[in-house]
Amino acid sequence: MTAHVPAAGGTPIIEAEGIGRDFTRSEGPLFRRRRRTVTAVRDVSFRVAAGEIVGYLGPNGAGKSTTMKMLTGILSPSAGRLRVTGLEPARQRTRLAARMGVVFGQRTTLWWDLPLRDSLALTRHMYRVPARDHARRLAELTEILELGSFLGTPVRQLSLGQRMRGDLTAALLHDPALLVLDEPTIGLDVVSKSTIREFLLRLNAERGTTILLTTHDLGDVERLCRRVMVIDHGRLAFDGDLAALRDSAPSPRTLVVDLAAPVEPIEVAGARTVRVQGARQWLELAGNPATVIAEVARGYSIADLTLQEPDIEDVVARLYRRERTAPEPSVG
Ligand SMILES: Nc1ncnc2c1ncn2[C@@H]1O[C@H](COP(=O)(O)OP(=O)(O)OP(=O)(O)O)[C@@H](O)[C@H]1O
Repeated sequence: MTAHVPAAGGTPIIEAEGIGRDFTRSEGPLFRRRRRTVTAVRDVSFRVAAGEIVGYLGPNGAGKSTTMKMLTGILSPSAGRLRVTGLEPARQRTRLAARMGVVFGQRTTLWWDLPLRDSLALTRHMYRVPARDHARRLAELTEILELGSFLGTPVRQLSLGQRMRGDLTAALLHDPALLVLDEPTIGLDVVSKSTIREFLLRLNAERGTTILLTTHDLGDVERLCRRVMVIDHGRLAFDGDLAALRDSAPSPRTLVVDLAAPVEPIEVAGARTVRVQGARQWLELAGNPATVIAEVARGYSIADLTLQEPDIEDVVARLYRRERTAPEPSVG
């Protein structure tokens, strides 16, 4: 990819100040229906600077899709102020589309019956990209994402991984400043996931493209996101880097002990044995690892030791559990 220098300083790519979104639902039996207001997103504030990769995480129903719909202009906020590349998404949706690429992992924007090549050609007219720029970008993306062997295949016959590469190309042919991805690796095999992740990192490094993604795949988070935002019950529960997320919802580290031979569960101060499998035991650490290791070494014959950091999955799950004590969506 040809190098792209992001504009220095200037406006953040995304500015959300106290944004919220309510929905009204009719509930109850037919003749006693009541209207109920559900707050899907409440008082969410954040900024995303040019060149960041940010993960937007949260359990089902937390408000991720609602936020994404506000960012892309499909929904307008019921409260607060939102600007994306300086534009007001719901009011300036067409102008915003020229600066933003959107990919939903569960849906395609490609024409199902057309060869991939024709679908990609049509995006040129949608975004009014000059023919030469379009041809150059298409050649670059075809090479990097290795689309060559299936450009002539109708989209309906593509594998999920091929289709995702096609969707990413369609979202990037107009060279947007911001790429918004909703579950970009959902359903993909390990190799396809890795291809997509490496491509996104390269896109960000070489073109400075800002990326905001929702995902339930913690591999995506660990590989891609320097910064994560966690939303729960419509509120922003955390915004910071991955290391800070680990600190904010501490999870114990685990000491994996390979013994010379199987023995009864190890008993030492500062640790709790949580699993035994043959000569291997897993100890959840409460105290200082060095002290625990010394204790274990004193009392047992050790073949090998490893210290496991808490899994990010574990950390996020703990954070959700903590936030679960937050108030339920308001009823109006
Ligand atoms: N059009 C709508 N009408 C009424 N309620 C809605 C509407 N869209 C979303 N909601 C409600 O708002 C809340 C947040 O939903 P949202 O789809 O934003 O969650 P999510 O974090 O994207 O979940 P998932 O991971 O399952 O996609 C939920 O309680 C949902 O039922």
